[in-house]
Amino acid sequence: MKREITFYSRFESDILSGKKTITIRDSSESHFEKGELLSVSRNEDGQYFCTIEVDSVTPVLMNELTEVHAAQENMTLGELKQVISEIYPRLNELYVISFHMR
Ligand SMILES: CC(=O)Nc1ccn([C@H]2C[C@H](O)[C@@H](CO)O2)c(=O)n1
Repeated sequence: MKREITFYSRFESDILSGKKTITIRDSSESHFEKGELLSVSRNEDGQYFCTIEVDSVTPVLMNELTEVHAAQENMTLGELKQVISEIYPRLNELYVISFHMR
């Protein structure tokens, strides 16, 4: 059975257009596997909006995030760090989930 991942609705259009190709999560969402298909829905209302395939899951520390990660999120590095620190306050150990649309 397909596992699920949610995204805040403000990221939906970036995912559907292919501008956002990674998401950075905490350890609770680090157990996805390469090749796994995930059903993607909106965090706010649970509405399904696409399926993605996981390309990789890679540990990263907050201070290791670069402009490359930010570009893959379709953000500046400052915006990315701000978003992550709001979602995961004071968390240093993160995971980059790389994906593409199916
Ligand atoms: C439940 C939960 O954690 N939901 C999340 C977490 C992260 N995101 C987005 C925000 C940024 O674009 C990246 C990096 O964290 O992933 C999200 O949409 N929903």
